[in-house]
Amino acid sequence: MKAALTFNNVSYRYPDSQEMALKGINLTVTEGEFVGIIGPNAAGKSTLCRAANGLIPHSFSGDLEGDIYVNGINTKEKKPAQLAEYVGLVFADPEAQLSQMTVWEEVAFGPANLGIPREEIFKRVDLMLGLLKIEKMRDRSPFNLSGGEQQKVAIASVLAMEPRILVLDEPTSNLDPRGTAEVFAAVKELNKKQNITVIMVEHEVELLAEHADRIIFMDHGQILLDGPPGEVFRQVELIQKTGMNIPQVTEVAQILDKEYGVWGNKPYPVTIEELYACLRNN
Ligand SMILES: Nc1ncnc2c1ncn2[C@@H]1O[C@H](COP(=O)(O)OP(=O)(O)OP(=O)(O)O)[C@@H](O)[C@H]1O
Repeated sequence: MKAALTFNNVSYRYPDSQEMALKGINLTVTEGEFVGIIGPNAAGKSTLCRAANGLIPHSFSGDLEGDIYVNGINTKEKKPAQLAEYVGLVFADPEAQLSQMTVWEEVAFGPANLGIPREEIFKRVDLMLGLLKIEKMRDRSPFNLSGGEQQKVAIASVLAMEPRILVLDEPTSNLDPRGTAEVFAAVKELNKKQNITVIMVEHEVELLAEHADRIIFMDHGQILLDGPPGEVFRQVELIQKTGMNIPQVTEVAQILDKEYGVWGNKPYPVTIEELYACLRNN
């Protein structure tokens, strides 16, 4: 399977910083994967996102070692504006990403900057508004929308540049449960129906466990765990030691496992459906 994003032994230190923010990161994300990234504060999650779309090293100086490839292109060789055709980055604060008068203009802004012909821009904007289910808001000001709607506009704007990789850095941290559910549903659909590779930093572990194919757990600039949710969340002690939560279902599974040895070496369930299925078969 084709690699969408590769980190080859990547270490990075911000300018004027003593600490390395990333230490020896080796990572390959395959096309079409949905990867969730978790970890405590200062683990290096946002830094990893910035390195994935070329902001590091192009907009942040500092010391970068190793190489990052997006769609086979070394990020050192292209500016973030050019890399935006391959990888899109969405941040936590939806309002800070918006600048235009209407939702339509917001989504058209990126491709217009890339010099895409007018007809093609019209086609892309329609497609993206449809994909994110925000067609009805096309003439509204993006600043008068709910947080969840704004975040969907931000995602549509990034996708209008047709990247095959979407990196989201805590996209739901300013949203209420409904906005969070909307963003997760939209991202999941893009991943499953359009085969867009998703890398999502997220503290909502329950939702991440349910949607992601693979979870990466980072701490102190390193990847400590990397695997399917049921395997990564099995490492309850390691994750909880850093102050992080694991899905509640997984905590129940751990208690049952200690009492009755239900799971042996098998991955723990991470959703209620998985827990129910396991219990019914035992
Ligand atoms: N612009 C910057 N300049 C200098 N140091 C920075 C900068 N941004 C982050 N750092 C440092 O790099 C390390 C990793 O930070 P990063 O923001 O990547 O962590 P994070 O896992 O995203 O944390 P959080 O969950 O708190 O957002 C931290 O020690 C942080 O202080």
